[in-house]
Amino acid sequence: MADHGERNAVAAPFSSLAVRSSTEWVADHASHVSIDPAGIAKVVDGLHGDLPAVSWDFEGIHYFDGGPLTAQYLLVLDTLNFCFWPDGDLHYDHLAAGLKRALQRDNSIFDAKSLKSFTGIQLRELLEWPRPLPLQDERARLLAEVGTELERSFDGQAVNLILAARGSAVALVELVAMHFPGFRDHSVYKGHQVFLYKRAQIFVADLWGAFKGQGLGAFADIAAITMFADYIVPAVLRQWGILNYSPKLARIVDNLEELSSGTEEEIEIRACTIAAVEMLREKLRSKAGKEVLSVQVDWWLWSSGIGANKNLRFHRTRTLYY
Ligand SMILES: Nc1nc2c(c(CN[C@H]3C=C[C@H](O)[C@@H]3O)cn2[C@@H]2O[C@H](COP(=O)(O)O)[C@@H](O)[C@H]2O)c(=O)[nH]1
Repeated sequence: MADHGERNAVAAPFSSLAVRSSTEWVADHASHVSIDPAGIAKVVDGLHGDLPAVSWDFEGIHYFDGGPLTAQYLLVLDTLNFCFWPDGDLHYDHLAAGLKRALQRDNSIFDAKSLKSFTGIQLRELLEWPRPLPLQDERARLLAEVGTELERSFDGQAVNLILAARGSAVALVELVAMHFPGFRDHSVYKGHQVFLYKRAQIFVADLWGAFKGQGLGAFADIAAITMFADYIVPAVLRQWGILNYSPKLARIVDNLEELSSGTEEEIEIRACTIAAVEMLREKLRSKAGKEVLSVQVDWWLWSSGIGANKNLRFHRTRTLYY
């Protein structure tokens, strides 16, 4: 693994640095989604004092024991952290809490060799979900991919993957994207490759949040991580007047119609969300006169979206990336 101190000028192949530049390019060429700087200014002006601090595990739903098993849990969690919406009752907290209960029942359940043999039905039973999970068999396939590669390259342990990044968030995103194809969240937009890397980046942020920036969560370059392009935050930004959709796209989203993965509209929603949050972060930083992390802005926006916000209209894409 090249020493990242010698990183060449061009972003490394899987670099999360390419997330910012490639999503900015989309925002500059978008035709279905636009970012409203006046909307950003209004939100920033409406904030009195610091950004509301959202603690990582504010709902107390995650497994945490301060050691390698927590790293294994978080890698499994973020391998499965996508596409809950087809089942209106299923949400992220069911996944986080379900995996925690399973680990408390059997602390070897997420060993690499057991990850390799999960079936979709076994995953559903493990989470005690009353019906098939959305994309259930894909979820099992992704677990097998992680188990196989952990065994082949990291002696079966997520902690070895994390240690290989030597305290760099960017290096860990690159390692995750390099070793696990299911995390390689990218698209081709008007002939340009666009990197979103939602689950690879949220894995780093979850480590940083769970371990409070210490030990396995210590990342000197955590500021390099962008927000996580999911389906809740875009809807919050649109509700707050920061993102605007074309009439055609607005009709699709407001009528709860599905939007296919890889369409210009889907890529523009995700890329403009990342670009808008970077602009919002910049405004917050200059107003506060101190560093503001995209991760912190993300958790604030996301927790604002999942609350009692029942009229939140998010886009519906059937995908394993977010
Ligand atoms: N941008 C962003 N997206 C996030 C999260 C999280 C959870 N993060 C934990 C870490 C810190 C927080 O305090 C949380 O405890 C899940 N998601 C995404 O949302 C969607 C699920 O929505 P719903 O169906 O309503 O549960 C789905 O795409 C899921 O991948 C986040 O933080 N940021």
